[in-house]
Amino acid sequence: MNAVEINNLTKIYGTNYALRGFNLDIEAGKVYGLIGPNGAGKTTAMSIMATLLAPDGGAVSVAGFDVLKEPASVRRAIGYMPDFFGVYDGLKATEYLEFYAAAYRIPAKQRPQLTRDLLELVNLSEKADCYVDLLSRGMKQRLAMARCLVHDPAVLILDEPASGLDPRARAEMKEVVRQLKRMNKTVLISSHILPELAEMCDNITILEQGRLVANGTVEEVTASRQGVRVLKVDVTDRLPELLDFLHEQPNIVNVDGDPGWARISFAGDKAAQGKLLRDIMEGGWTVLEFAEVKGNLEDAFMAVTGEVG
Ligand SMILES: Nc1ncnc2c1ncn2[C@@H]1O[C@H](COP(=O)(O)OP(=O)(O)OP(=O)(O)O)[C@@H](O)[C@H]1O
Repeated sequence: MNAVEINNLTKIYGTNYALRGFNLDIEAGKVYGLIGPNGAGKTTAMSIMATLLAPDGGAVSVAGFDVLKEPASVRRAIGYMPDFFGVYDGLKATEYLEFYAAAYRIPAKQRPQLTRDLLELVNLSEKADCYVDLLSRGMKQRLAMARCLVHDPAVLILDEPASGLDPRARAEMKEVVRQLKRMNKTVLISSHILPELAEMCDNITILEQGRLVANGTVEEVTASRQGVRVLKVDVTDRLPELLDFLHEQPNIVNVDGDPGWARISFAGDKAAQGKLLRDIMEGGWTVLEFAEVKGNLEDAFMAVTGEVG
């Protein structure tokens, strides 16, 4: 069964298409990663799923309920964590969760135990009496996840829950997501931190300019590069000129520069690859390394998104 079904979803701001015919089915009980560059439409898609924004075309159902026709049922079925955390002056962690439990009409006598369970789930039991505004960013993010769970929703929609977190806080966040999966929740999680998503997601969806450009397991998305290989070129000097030169060459899907070396998404065959190396050397660059980079999710992302537009 699909927990979420998105069909031909379109959202237009003025003349700008934030989503243009986006399709995605999310299987119940799975963790889905939604990846895309800034402005791809991730937040827009998640806001529509959360019934906070109306689509301009297409249909979305969550837990079998239509977001336009049955928004109250959708809201009961989802926990939505936006990409910002509000200000809660003078509220302790426990009070914060009890407040939301009351908002969801959880009976008063059940709230203390529920709050304790949720704080334990997100590993914040020790912070129960701390003021929310004094918690670290990572702790606030985990508290926000606990808040999403007060009404025991089947589907969690988490918009960039790991943004701005240090590696340790990200690891703790990942552990909470794993725990949600063990609880058989369906999770949709957006992020720019690609390798991290690869570890915790059953499925990766890449969104670019409001369209789905890749969807499947990490392996499938990596393989869907359709003959696009990632090459690393390390040169002694004149890297900016090399990047300009590469942009002009055939079979180049995308070029990306790091200090000292270039990364190329290359669609040509081995002979074309050999010619490219020769042309670089004939252009006067001293090449220290010219090699294919083993595919990973980040490379797939660079290659796939480079093909659009
Ligand atoms: N309220 C709005 N009014 C006008 N344009 C908007 C509005 N919200 C989003 N957009 C535009 O819609 C497009 C998609 O934005 P969205 O925030 O959904 O992308 P995103 O993938 O979440 O980006 P980011 O990773 O930067 O958060 C962008 O071009 C953005 O400028």
